[in-house]
Formats: sequence, structure tokens, C-alpha cells
Amino acid sequence: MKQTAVHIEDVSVYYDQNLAVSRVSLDIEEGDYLGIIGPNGGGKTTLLKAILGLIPVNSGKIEIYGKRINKGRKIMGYVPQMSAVDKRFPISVMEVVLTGRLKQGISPFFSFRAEDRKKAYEALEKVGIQHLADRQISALSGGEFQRMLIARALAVEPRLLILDEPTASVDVSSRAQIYNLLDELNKDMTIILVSHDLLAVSSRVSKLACLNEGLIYWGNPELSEEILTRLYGCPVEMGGAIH
Ligand SMILES: Nc1ncnc2c1ncn2[C@@H]1O[C@H](COP(=O)(O)OP(=O)(O)OP(=O)(O)O)[C@@H](O)[C@H]1O
Repeated sequence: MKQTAVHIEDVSVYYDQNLAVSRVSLDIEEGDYLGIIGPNGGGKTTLLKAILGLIPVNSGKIEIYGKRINKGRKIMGYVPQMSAVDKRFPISVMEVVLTGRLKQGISPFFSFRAEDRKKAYEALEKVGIQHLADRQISALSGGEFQRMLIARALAVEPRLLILDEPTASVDVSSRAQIYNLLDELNKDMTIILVSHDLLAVSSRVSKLACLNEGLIYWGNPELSEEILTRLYGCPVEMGGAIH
């Protein structure tokens, strides 16, 4: 039997008095490729952050490979929304990817080991931008920037890769490259992907969760008109991305 990678049980998250995620329960099995879709403000990023242990849950519990979150965190790689990252920061691609190798409790005179540099370079090779290792991040295209963020998450050597809209702000060919890369990575790791790209998500993922505060649907990636209407509160075309 497959191991449960993420166990989410009756989880609710509030920001002050405002409910963002309401009583969500779902299990993600080892090797799954879960897509999470839903309207703006539907709680997708909040749920990802709760899985990562970046924000506390107000009720319910989350376990990563059978353990409470803090212990599981080292096995998760996170690709945040690109808009959450300052592109103007004067730092090279390699330096960003190396931050994925940082351990907690480092000293002020910390320096990366040769092993860290090797792993970071391998992560860049995996996403196909090793030739950009020394480039400043301000000089990257949208697609290259996204792949750098994925490389940073891979440098953690995660069992679980969590991505928040990795195809936002990239062109059609970069989008296809990123989806192909995720298909490849899914051979070795469990993936959770938040996306507004309904067609791509429903054709690539192995499980689908539809979130609008509460879980509207969870199961095989078969999107019906009825589910989409309930999710977005209006009739929706499958054709493209929804923002
Ligand atoms: N740091 C915060 N403080 C207060 N409220 C927040 C905070 N972050 C998110 N929220 C609110 O929580 C709700 C869920 O937001 P969240 O970002 O999780 O949604 P989302 O589904 O990821 O949206 P989007 O598709 O637009 O990225 C929204 O109403 C949002 O305004």
C-alpha cells in the first residue's frame, strides 16, 4: 500500500476573524500529483502555507509522512508565487538556488560546502538553466525565473514539491516546458501544484482538489461543468487560465 505523504484532517485557517480555509480534509499519497484550483482568494496559498508549516492552523491537523509539520519540513521544497519574490534583488541565480541548501541555526560565518554547490548545480541542470548560474536574477525572463525557483526547491532534495502558480507570467512555450519538467519530476517525488490553468491541470495531474474556502471537489481529475459552476459561482469555459 502507498504511504500517505500529506494527511489533512478537518483543517480551518483564519486571518484574525476572517475564515480563509474551512474544514478541509484530504490525503495525498506518495507519488501523487495533486492539482489545486479555485477562485482568487479561495484559500489555495493559505492551504499550501499551512502544509509547509509557515502559518498555524486554527483547528484540525496536518501530518507530513505521519509526523507533525515541523519535523517534516526538511523534506518539502516550495516554489512560491513569483510575485512574492523581489526580482530586483542583486543576487545571482546560483546564489538563489544555494539558499535552498541553508540549514536552520547557521552561524554568521557560515559558508556553503562543495557538496551544497554540487547539489545546487545539479538542480539547475535538472531544470535546464545551468548556463545561467552566474547571471543576476534581474536579467532573467519570466520562464527562466520560474525554473530558477523550481531549482531552488529541488536543491532541498525534497520528497514533496509544492508549487504556487509556477506558470503564471510565462509564455506558452515556457509553460509547456514547466509542465513537462513537472511530469518528469513526478517520477521521483510527490507534487502539489496550485494553478489557474484549468485545462493543463486537469490533463496532467493525477488528483484534483477544488477549493473555495471549503473543498468543493476532491478526486480524479475530471472537471464537470457542474463542479466548475459551484467552484467559481458562475459557468466557466475549460479553455484557458482563470484569474
Ligand atoms: N496575510 C494575510 N492576512 C490577512 N488575510 C489574508 C492574508 N493572506 C491571505 N488572506 C486572505 O485569505 C483569503 C485566502 O487567500 P489566499 O491567498 O490563500 O487565496 P488564493 O486562493 O491563493 O488566491 P489567489 O488565487 O488570488 O492567489 C483571502 O480572502 C485573502 O484576502
